[in-house]
Amino acid sequence: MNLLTSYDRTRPRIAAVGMFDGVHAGHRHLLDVLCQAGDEMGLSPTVITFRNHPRKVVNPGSRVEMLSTLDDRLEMLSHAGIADCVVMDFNDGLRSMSARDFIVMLRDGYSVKAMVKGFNNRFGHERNLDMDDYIRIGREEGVEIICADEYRSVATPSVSSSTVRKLLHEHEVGKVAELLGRPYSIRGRVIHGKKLGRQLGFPTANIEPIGDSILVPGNGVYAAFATLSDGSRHRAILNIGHRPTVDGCDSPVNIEVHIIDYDGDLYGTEMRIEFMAFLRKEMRFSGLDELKAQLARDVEAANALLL
Ligand SMILES: Cc1cc2nc3c(=O)[nH]c(=O)nc-3n(C[C@H](O)[C@H](O)[C@H](O)COP(=O)(O)O)c2cc1C
Ligand SMILES: Nc1ncnc2c1ncn2[C@@H]1O[C@H](COP(=O)(O)OP(=O)(O)O)[C@@H](O)[C@H]1O
Repeated sequence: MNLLTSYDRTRPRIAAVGMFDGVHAGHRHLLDVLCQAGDEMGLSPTVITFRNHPRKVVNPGSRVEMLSTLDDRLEMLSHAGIADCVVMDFNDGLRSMSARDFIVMLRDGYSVKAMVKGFNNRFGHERNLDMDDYIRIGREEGVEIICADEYRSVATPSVSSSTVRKLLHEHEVGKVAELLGRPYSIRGRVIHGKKLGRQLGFPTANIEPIGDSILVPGNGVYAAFATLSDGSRHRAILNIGHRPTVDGCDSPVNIEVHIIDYDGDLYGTEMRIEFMAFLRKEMRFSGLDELKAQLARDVEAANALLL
């Protein structure tokens, strides 16, 4: 996929606009419609997306937890068949544009001949435009507007990034995998911890998440896959929490991964962690032996789940 910073101005395009955070099944449905329409019309499927979340600009105090970094989003969009991507900074200028000005900007700036609009997708500062308005404005400006219907399946009646965020806070990583079409994952860098893990017989790589405001699932213990910087993928158990047995309850949240049947120096490296199943809540043990015994049971549980 090409990032359209300098681009072929003459290449005719069909575009979809949106944040596409997490590139979930609903997004991919829209992208399928985009690619198919592009095929039929001889237009290059192009996504117009934003570096920063529009909600943060519209509502500056709000904190939006992201399901994907920009790099991950672009990679997933490319896998979904998108030829080119335009990444815009969502700023006050863009925010104050009318739908007509936005369509004209895409037409004149990027040779956009047609657009695919999701059933609930809106652009432009107007609050009250309906699908017919977009189609009419598009027609008046020489841009065909195609409406994509809502993605629905029996297993996942309604798919949205906010539903995925809520489920992740509720430890529902299995349901999330259905909505995303893949397990939820984050990337992180291995930092130094208290060096207690190795003494326990369970070395744990302490993870600092990579990505601005990336969502960390609800506290607790998970079965996971860890993909290391050399590309190898390992079974793992993972804790997100305050470690009440070794730290105070008000200590900051730690993310720690014990990779099963692995020995090696990981400090400073990056890994991707896929959340496969929720195992249990974090507990306060009366001593390190009890914690050790529980970790051994966690490994057993993870081994049974991660086939
Ligand atoms: C899978 C897993 C589960 C854990 N569960 C708990 C827990 O229930 N309670 C707790 O206090 N600490 C828990 N821990 C955190 C350990 O106390 C911590 O990893 C250990 O003290 C090593 O810390 P260090 O990496 O800073 O050396 C867990 C760690 C892992 C990897
Ligand atoms: N199986 C393993 N899982 C996780 N980390 C491992 C493993 N084997 C070795 N390591 C290394 O050991 C470190 C964790 O050991 P630990 O004693 O818990 O130290 P720290 O408190 O600094 O995390 C990891 O950062 C990694 O470099």
